[in-house]
Amino acid sequence: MTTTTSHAAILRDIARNRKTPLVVALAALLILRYRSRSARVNSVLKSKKRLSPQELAEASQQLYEEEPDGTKVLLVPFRGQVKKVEIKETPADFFALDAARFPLVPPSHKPNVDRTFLRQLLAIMRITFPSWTSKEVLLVLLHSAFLVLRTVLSVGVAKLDGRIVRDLVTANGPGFIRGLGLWFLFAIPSTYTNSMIRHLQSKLSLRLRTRLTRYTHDLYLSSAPALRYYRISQPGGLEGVDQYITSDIAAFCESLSALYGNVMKPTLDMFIFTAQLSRSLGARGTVLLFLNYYLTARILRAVTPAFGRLASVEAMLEGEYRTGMNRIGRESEEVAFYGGGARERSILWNAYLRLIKHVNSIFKLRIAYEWTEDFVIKYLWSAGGYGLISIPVLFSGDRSRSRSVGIQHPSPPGSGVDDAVADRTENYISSRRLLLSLADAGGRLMYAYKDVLELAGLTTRLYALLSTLHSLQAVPPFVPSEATLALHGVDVCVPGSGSGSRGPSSSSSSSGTTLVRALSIELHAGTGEHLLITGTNGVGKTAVARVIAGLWAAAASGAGTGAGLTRPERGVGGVFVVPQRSYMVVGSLLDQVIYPHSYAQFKASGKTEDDLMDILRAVHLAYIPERESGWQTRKEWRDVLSGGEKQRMGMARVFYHRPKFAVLDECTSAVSSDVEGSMYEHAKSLGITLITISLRPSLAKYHTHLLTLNGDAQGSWSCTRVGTAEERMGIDREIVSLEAKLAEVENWERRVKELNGMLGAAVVA
Ligand SMILES: Nc1ncnc2c1ncn2[C@@H]1O[C@H](COP(=O)(O)OP(=O)(O)OP(=O)(O)O)[C@@H](O)[C@H]1O
Repeated sequence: MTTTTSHAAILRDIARNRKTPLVVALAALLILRYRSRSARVNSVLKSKKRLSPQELAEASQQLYEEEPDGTKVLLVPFRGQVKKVEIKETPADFFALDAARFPLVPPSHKPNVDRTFLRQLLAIMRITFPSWTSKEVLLVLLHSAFLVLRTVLSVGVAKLDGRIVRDLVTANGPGFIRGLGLWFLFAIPSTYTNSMIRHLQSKLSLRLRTRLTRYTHDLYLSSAPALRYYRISQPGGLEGVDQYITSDIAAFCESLSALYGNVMKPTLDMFIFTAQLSRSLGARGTVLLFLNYYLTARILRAVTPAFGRLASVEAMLEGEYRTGMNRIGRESEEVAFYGGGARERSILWNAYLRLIKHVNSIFKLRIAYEWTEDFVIKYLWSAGGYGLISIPVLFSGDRSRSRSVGIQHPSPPGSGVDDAVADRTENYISSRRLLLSLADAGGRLMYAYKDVLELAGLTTRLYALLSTLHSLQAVPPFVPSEATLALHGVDVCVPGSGSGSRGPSSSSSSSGTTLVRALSIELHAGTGEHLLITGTNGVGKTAVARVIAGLWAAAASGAGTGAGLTRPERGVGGVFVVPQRSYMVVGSLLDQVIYPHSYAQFKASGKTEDDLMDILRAVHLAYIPERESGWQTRKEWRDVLSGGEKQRMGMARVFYHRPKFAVLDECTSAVSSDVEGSMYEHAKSLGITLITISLRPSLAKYHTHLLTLNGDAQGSWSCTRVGTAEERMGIDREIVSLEAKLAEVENWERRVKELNGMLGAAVVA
């Protein structure tokens, strides 16, 4: 009877004080809804037919579909099917408005838990939680509901524990069996709650990562004029951006989502367990408990190392090591030709050792910290707990009662002493369990402080990436023109790191070395004008191409008005630049020709594979599709194609896009002269105006103007007319005939000698 009442009392108590049924019902509803939804998703996935490898390859090639409103639907192959992910275009002014939230922080700032950290975290959290109704907020709420539920269940379990031991002490068999039944009943929601908490935490971390990654990608891969992916790698920018965008974002999101659980759950536990305990401990005990918390916090704070800075340095060293590894992968052939394996190994080993030494030093610092933490929280707190529990027992004034603590022999029911012992035992077991849970919660909360410090380190790194990206300034705009490309009084300068700013914002300033001064050229599309830029190595030829492409600023020379760059837009029908180093994109053979177009844009352009074949014929690569088993073949083209083939592919792109102006930066240096000549002739026949950068004088015949950069301290230059096509051809013919005549010189000299010999013989005779 007593036991039945006590079980009912537990449930009543829990129900009255904690609204458990409400919470349990709510949680059950959420669980059921979640389970039925995942079951529905699974059944839909199973019911959908798996696509054939051919169809999947088609989807990989297609990449995305474009909706009429500009929204892109990404086609992601997943488990034998194609999942559609809608990507809304980021509004043009979005990042401009967001930049105000990311002012640059001085590089001297050390990560710590302070106002700067809070401000940075808040700025980043506005990206990860864009609105109160976003899915991320709902996930946090669901996560919180399960955290509360777990605490409520823990209190229930602690009380039940006490009741079960009480039944044992009083030898109450039926009550003990009922208690065990309830114990298993509690086990079901408790274990489920634990796994749900872990699941929701991982899910939240993944969603935060997706938000941040999408934001960073949009910002980083911004098109002209921002070109942040280019500017950030310039002097004064950030090194190892790949580490920031891949590892650091993932680590930050994991840390943030874990921290929420690690702080929220123990805090809640501390409140609820303290409230529960204070009932049996009384006012004096509760005050002592809080004193204990305060002292613990002070001790641990004193022994906590600067985990934030350590985490930030670790991420940086990790990035350096990763960049080194990437470099070997990217340039393995060059290293292999030089036989530089041993040298590269020592460079990499150096980077790795620096990382490992740092991680080791963190481990060492952790030993002292964790030792103190374990000692204080596990042993000191437990000893304190015993002391607190003993206060009401030992100092209640009733010594006879206190001596009777322990397992007693069963007494006749209704015996007052037996009931008192059972009560004390129950109280002791419940309180002890609560105290252990409290020690555990305290430990986790103290440990969470270390996590906060580490989060501060990761926040500093992520904030550095975002604020640097936001601070990069685009070059001043050019004057748009349909058919003219001109530079008027432009100084071509190497971007220096401007004063007062950490980012390479000085792309727009002329604080660096001036390579060419007051450069003026003007070309008109469709008039047959073509420019050859020449000069010795390092004189600034590519720099001129960078200015034309909008990578470097077209700084006005002096105070001249009207100075600057005039040109059409980049791309189809505008300006197209083929760089010195060949670039092969990841994807199919077809993707190599149409780059930077996507497959969808290729389809929309109305061109066909036959057209592409004609283009490959023009660059003497017609054999490639057959050799590589078709247009859809996907390979590491950088390694498959030879240097000359890669350069011809660059020219194929020019013929595919048919720009008005093509800037060709030594992009045919590895191509044989005959093929080079035919490609130039083909480009001209398509009406493309050529701006060629080359050291080969033989290319002069395809151009009308010659710009020579002198490479002197004054940055002087000269531009001369090469002559009309007929004149140039005439000169060419003359050169050929003179060369042929020169080749005959030896024969003539021999003949002269023969004749002299014959004459000499005749005279003697
Ligand atoms: N980002 C940079 N930072 C500092 N200096 C740079 C940068 N880019 C180029 N330079 C310097 O500017 C000068 C001109 O470079 P550019 O690439 O234009 O030479 P180039 O005339 O094309 O030479 P080459 O014929 O060898 O290709 C070089 O001395 C180079 O070192």
